[in-house]
Amino acid sequence: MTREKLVALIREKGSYLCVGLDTDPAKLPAHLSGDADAVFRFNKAIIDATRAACVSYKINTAFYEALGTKGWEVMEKTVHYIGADHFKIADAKRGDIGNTSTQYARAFFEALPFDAVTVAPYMGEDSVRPFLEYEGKWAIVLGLTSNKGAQDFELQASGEGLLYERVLKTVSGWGTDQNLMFVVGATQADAFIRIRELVPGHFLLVPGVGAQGGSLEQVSEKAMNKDCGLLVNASRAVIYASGKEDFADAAAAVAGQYQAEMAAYLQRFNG
Ligand SMILES: O=c1ccn([C@@H]2O[C@H](COP(=O)(O)O)[C@@H](O)[C@H]2O)c(=O)[nH]1
Repeated sequence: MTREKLVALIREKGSYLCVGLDTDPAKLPAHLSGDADAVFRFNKAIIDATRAACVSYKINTAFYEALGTKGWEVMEKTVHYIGADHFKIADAKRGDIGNTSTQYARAFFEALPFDAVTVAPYMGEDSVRPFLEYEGKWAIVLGLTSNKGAQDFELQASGEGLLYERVLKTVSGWGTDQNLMFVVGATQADAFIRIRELVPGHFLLVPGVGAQGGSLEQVSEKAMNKDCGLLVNASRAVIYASGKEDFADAAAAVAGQYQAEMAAYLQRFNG
């Protein structure tokens, strides 16, 4: 999906919500049996219930890889079921020597119809570049993550600044704001102003609202740019809004609430 189409979707829906399909068979409502087919039935119901409120879905591949071959099949069925009108992210955190990253890019962009893959930048330019070579596809590179461990490396001094600042500066030179985004955790609100100084035009994928406690308002106020420039992810807060038979209605209600807040922030912070 091109940036132009993504921005148009955000404007049309008044939403920059990305629903995370981190589906764990152990957390399914009791009336769905906990096998891989049940995971697909659950995903389908969540997608049907939330598609009007969001512009994107993020599939964290770990939850599917953990189920073996069947899990990969469910992921494939799920990404096809989402369809062309949502921005589809494989949260796979890949990246390897160029020859191997090329195969990862083929896996997610050719064998599967994802629009974007999350990529770890630790191995440098040749590990990221293969994900940037597809028209209308995106690499979403880890910048400043939402977890406590961000302190271990990302927030440590490196040269004149912090390591994550160096990553944003360097990696932004490898692609453009049409094929490269960055992951920045909603829990890192203090860093958003600095991040926008470094990458004013890029989209940011922002996980960490909902279950991790990040503030949607703070993220929106500090990091929205003229094209919105944000995809804010919520996984558990939406998909497990109810653990009972009404799980899809409950997910629709939470997603709708996020959409309403986002529509207001688009007015307030983005004109
Ligand atoms: O810095 C990061 C990078 C990725 N994630 C992923 O986003 C979702 C968040 O799930 P919630 O249930 O909304 O907390 C999950 O897939 C993480 O692996 C992140 O949280 N932080």
